[in-house]
Amino acid sequence: MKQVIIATKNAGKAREFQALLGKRGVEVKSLLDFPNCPDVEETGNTFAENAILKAEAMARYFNTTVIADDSGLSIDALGGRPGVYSARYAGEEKNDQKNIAKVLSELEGVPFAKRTARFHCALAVAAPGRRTAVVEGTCEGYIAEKPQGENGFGYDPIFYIPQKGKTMAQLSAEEKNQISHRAKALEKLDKQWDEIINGKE
Ligand SMILES: O=P(O)(O)OP(=O)(O)OP(=O)(O)OC[C@H]1O[C@@H](n2cnc3c(O)ncnc32)[C@H](O)[C@@H]1O
Ligand SMILES: [Mg+2]
Repeated sequence: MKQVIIATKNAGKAREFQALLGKRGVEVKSLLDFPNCPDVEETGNTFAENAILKAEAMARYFNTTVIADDSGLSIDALGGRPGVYSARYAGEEKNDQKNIAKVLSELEGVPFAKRTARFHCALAVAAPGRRTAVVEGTCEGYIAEKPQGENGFGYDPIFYIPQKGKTMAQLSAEEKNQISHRAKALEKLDKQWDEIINGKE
């Protein structure tokens, strides 16, 4: 089976890539399969910059094609925060519960209609000796008043999708993978897929 490395240490993301790329006949390895690989500092100002940093560092490390995902939540009433700081919004430990609690407390008293937000995903494809490609995808919704649902990861329990009448964490994995920012970004790589895999050796 064709194989690709996704430069993430986030188990939730890795699971989604396994499902999304499995459908396309591609087997996914994540950095969780390589416990000794170095950490890459996310010093960029945009999702795209951070995705490029992670993908290029890992393409050099593995000397092969690597895809990285930098993603997060932008909330209009908070001027776009947590944005690129989504993972460490409540501190360096990257605690999903604390991040959610911080967002909910900052939005206290903000009415539903003004709680608009979007998930954003930037994917960078890097390979030794090739120009790095970037694609992006978004998913629109509202920040709920309280967490609901057990599926997904990160901010999913507070991300309400009006068309579904549910939070992202109340959707099944298959339902999330039809509408998510990650799915939308990946669709944009579909025309390049053969090239991505074949540029791998
Ligand atoms: O950098 P890697 O190793 O990939 O893992 P990470 O968890 O640090 O990932 P990011 O730097 O991209 O930060 C993404 C943040 O946004 C959140 N996030 C990203 N995609 C999400 C999704 O589909 N659902 C809910 N939260 C998401 C996630 O929980 C993190 O807090
Ligand atoms: Mg990260």
